[in-house]
Amino acid sequence: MLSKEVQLEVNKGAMLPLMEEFYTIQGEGFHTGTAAYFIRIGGCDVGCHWCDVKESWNAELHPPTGIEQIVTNATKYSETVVITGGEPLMWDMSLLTQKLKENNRKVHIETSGAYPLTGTWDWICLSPKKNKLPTETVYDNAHELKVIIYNKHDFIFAEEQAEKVNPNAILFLQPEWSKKEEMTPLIVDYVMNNPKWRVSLQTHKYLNIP
Ligand SMILES: C[S@@+](CC[C@H](N)C(=O)[O-])C[C@H]1O[C@@H](n2cnc3c(N)ncnc32)[C@H](O)[C@@H]1O
Ligand SMILES: Nc1nc2[nH]cc(C(=O)O)c2c(=O)[nH]1
Ligand code: SF4
Ligand SMILES: [Mg+2]
Repeated sequence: MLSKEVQLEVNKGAMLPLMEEFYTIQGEGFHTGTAAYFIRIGGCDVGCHWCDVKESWNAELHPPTGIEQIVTNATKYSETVVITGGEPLMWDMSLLTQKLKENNRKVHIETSGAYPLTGTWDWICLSPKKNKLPTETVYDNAHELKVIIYNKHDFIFAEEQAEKVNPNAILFLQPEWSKKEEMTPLIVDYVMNNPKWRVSLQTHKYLNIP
């Protein structure tokens, strides 16, 4: 149990359950191959059975950390900061992103969109999930749509999501890691037949970096 004071700070987004931070190369999506400092915030209730960071789900396992400390660490490393999780939009992202912008960072988010959008973002990567569909605010503001392909039905889901996202969003299909041998060839064919889509791979996993 958090003390009342800490809980109040978390509620307003002045403290956040920090799981890990690391400087690496963005492995996925539009900004693949570019250096970025990742901040992983704990807590997610979406429950994707193939999630590659299940350790993030229980927010209580990750210590509430002041955003000043998070920003101080981040600004030592990189012009670009990626906020991920867990599901970062479970928390109020306004103060954290405001502070990062005051420090002249480019601020990106990786989100399922399952909660309403908070914060000021230079880039929003929406990766929608069937279990808990995105909110309108995230569909309307996403810069990229990155749909995970675990089975053939996911191509239908991807087209449904492309209908809902704003028309400027760049569209990506990314194989679920454990099914990549089976799904990557299907994605390649799909993109050649439907060139509004692009392929996204989890390149950091091939590079053996975080
Ligand atoms: C771990 S999630 C955290 C951010 C947010 N909860 C979300 O799902 O967008 C970061 C990205 O990894 C993707 N991802 C998670 N597990 C994956 C897996 N096994 N294979 C491929 N992509 C995966 C998610 O879809 C998302 O785009
Ligand atoms: N290198 C690297 N790129 C990533 N892009 C999105 C990631 C995430 O987990 O949100 C991720 C990650 O965990 N590592
Ligand atoms: S929404 Fe993101 S963090 Fe949550 S279970 Fe799904 S992939 Fe994992
Ligand atoms: Mg990851």
